[in-house]
Amino acid sequence: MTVLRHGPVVEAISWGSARTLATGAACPLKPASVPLAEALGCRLAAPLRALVAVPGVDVSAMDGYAVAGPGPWRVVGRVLAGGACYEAPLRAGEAVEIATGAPVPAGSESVLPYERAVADGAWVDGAAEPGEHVRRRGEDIAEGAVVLGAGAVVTPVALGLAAALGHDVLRVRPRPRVAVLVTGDEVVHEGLPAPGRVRDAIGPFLPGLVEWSGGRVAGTVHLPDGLEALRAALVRPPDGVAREPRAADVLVVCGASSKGPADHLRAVLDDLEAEVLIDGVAVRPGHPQLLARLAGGRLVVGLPGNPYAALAAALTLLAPILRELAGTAVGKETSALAGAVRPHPRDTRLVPVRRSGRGAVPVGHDRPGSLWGAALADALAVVPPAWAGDQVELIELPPGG
Ligand SMILES: Nc1nc2c(c(=O)[nH]1)N[C@H]1C(S)=C(S)[C@@H](COP(=O)(O)OP(=O)(O)OC[C@H]3O[C@@H](n4cnc5c(N)ncnc54)[C@H](O)[C@@H]3O)O[C@H]1N2
Ligand code: MOO
Repeated sequence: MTVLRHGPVVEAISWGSARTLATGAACPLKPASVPLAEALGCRLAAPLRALVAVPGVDVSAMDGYAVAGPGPWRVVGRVLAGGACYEAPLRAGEAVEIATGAPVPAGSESVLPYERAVADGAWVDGAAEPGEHVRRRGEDIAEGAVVLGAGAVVTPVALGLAAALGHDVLRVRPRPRVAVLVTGDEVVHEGLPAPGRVRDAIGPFLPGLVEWSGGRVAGTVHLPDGLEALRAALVRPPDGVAREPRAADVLVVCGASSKGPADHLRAVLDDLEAEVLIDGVAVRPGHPQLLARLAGGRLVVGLPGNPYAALAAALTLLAPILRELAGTAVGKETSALAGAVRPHPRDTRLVPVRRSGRGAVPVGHDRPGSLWGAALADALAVVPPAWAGDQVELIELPPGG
């Protein structure tokens, strides 16, 4: 519950200024070498080079016979993929039975596929074109070649390529780590909500949103209302969230951002002598959002407790911060609005929409306490104060939203 408490009136900054300030508050993280699986979605901090040639040696492109000279050929050996190589050079009139991908013996001129081979005991014959079906060393990728430049995003395919080229770790801008603190005595984490008991709807959407913005949730803890618990968690995020020094680059506090007796975030930040960069944004929903920097440099993002307001705030402050830290900034998208929207006289409105050929269609169901509209939508339309134009900015929602 939030009750009115009198205090100095702080002017909320505009939505656009809040985004600019949030982006400016984050410095891209230093490059790090991370295991392949952790590099997915990161940006390469150095060019990706081929540590080996592809293929590494001359190999067969077909199952059949590696042959030298004109046929018929006497079959002198057998090389299976992964099996021992045929070490002796192949002489004219000789053949080695060979599997696709297996190294061809030195002296091989071509590979005769099984389909074109006529085998007779120790002999084989058929029409083999010189050079056919042999993949020469470095034919696909030369050793040392730059295959992806610095700054390229590590896609699933890039991971496969990196593995093929012998990499176990990649030099990337690492994913910023986020520790989530969900506050509220009334907030429960399983089962049915009940009078005075509300299911946490923010903790479950943050990992996907954070991942999609280039970060990773290092851990989520649930805190009771109370100044001390919040203070302790901000000073030293609880075990499981932050054991290593760089375990959390950003702390996200859910709830506790408004003006009620249980809303301690400001008091705790004051107490910790944090630098409050943003205290309230002129946006609906999501007005009571907050950005601060702790003495050690960690950023704290305060999200309102109402779930749709929290989503709006996460997309306003958290997502741009994570993109900046990870170096994965995205371009601006604009669209016409295909439906009536009532602008607010002073605040920006974030309206859930679905993109269509006609423009962005408002989907409704956009009350601050409900994620229904946002779950139907694929973007939020940014409707400026007193807007009367045609085009609006769209901020994308994580796919599947
Ligand atoms: N006097 C004022 N009261 C309020 C103001 C204001 O400016 N002055 N702003 C209102 C707005 S706008 C919002 S949004 C909320 C934000 O409040 P808090 O961030 O302090 O959050 P709570 O008061 O704890 O909770 C608000 C609401 O959300 C529910 N909640 C909290 N956490 C969760 C969660 N993890 N998952 C789902 N729902 C959650 C909570 O039960 C309350 O119903 O303040 C207004 N009041
Ligand atoms: O931040 Mo609040 O109720 O505007 O949604």
